[in-house]
Amino acid sequence: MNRKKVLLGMSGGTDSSVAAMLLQEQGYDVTGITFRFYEIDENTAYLSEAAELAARLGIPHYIYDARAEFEKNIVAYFIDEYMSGRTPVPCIVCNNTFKWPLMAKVADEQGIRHIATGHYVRLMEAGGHSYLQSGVDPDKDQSFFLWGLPEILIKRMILPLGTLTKTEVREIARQRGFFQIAARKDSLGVCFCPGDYRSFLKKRLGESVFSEGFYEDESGKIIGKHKGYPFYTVGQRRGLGLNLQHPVFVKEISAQDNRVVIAPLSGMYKIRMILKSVNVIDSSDFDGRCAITCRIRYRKQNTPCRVFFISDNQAEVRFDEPVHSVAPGQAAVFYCGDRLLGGGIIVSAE
Ligand SMILES: Nc1ncnc2c1ncn2[C@@H]1O[C@H](COP(=O)(O)OP(=O)(O)OP(=O)(O)O)[C@@H](O)[C@H]1O
Repeated sequence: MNRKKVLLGMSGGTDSSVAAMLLQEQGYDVTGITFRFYEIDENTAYLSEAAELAARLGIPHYIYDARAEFEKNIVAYFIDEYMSGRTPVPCIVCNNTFKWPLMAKVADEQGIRHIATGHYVRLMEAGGHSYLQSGVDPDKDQSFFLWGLPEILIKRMILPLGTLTKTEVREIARQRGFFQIAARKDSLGVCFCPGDYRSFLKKRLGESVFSEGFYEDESGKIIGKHKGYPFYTVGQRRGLGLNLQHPVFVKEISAQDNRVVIAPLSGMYKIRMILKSVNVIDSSDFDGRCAITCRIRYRKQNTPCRVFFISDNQAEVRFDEPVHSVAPGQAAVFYCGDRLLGGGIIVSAE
């Protein structure tokens, strides 16, 4: 029998390692690839961990050095966004414009049709189209990060972990005798900047790039000093260093004049927003046949909304109820139930 070939992204972590085991058991002819994206403190342990597992499973494994491209496409974007007063979404940009397209390119070069990862996301068919669907583990669902993938790529995907919980994934590794893999820590946050992004910016650009400025309230009244606009994000409440009688949030950031506007929660709500870089699987999903919801942060709830396309890649979203802390630069992701319909990047909100 001709076994189906699949290229699997192997990060050395629990998830993609278990994905390798499952794909092999499901009869796929697996090839592993590990990208070198960014190495904190020159730590390359993940490369040998991925290679060791591949050897143990008897699958070919490649290492692809993508550090220069990652720096140019993802790290530079991340820094630019903060320096422009916006809040970036590096994992989304990486998955949609970098990691998955790169995997597809490598797969094409090797004559491999299918591409797999250890993402907690499912695949589904509806109305003649292929969609992604939330993973069954609500704590691990990663569909939010993949809204920018074209259907042509989705059709090539295999996602062995979408129907599993993290606990089950660890158990699968244990049952097969891979105890270290089962116990590996979850990766936290942005891979190249797992801690505070402010220290990252200072380290990259130098302290002198940032200058203090003023906090203003909604009427333009100065109410204190801030440390430089890139160190704040819309919706931020903690760490403002303001001693006011009531809680306040960052409402607006202006890179041009180093201004940070703050407001009480009541001033933070928005009802409409404009998106760019919009990608949807089937625009007729937005014609009224689905109850559309929108999520504007990974860990935030979905809000019912209507979506109006302005052009191929621009849209206006009208929320059914006001939503607070809508940050330019962040993603807005559309669902119909747990079916991922698409998304876009927030340009502005009112
Ligand atoms: N450096 C890399 N090289 C190849 N594939 C990668 C790499 N980093 C991540 N991936 C793929 O993307 C998937 C999602 O990555 P992410 O970092 O979000 O997840 P994770 O839950 O930490 O996964 P893992 O436990 O496998 O590290 C991984 O399961 C893996 O298949």
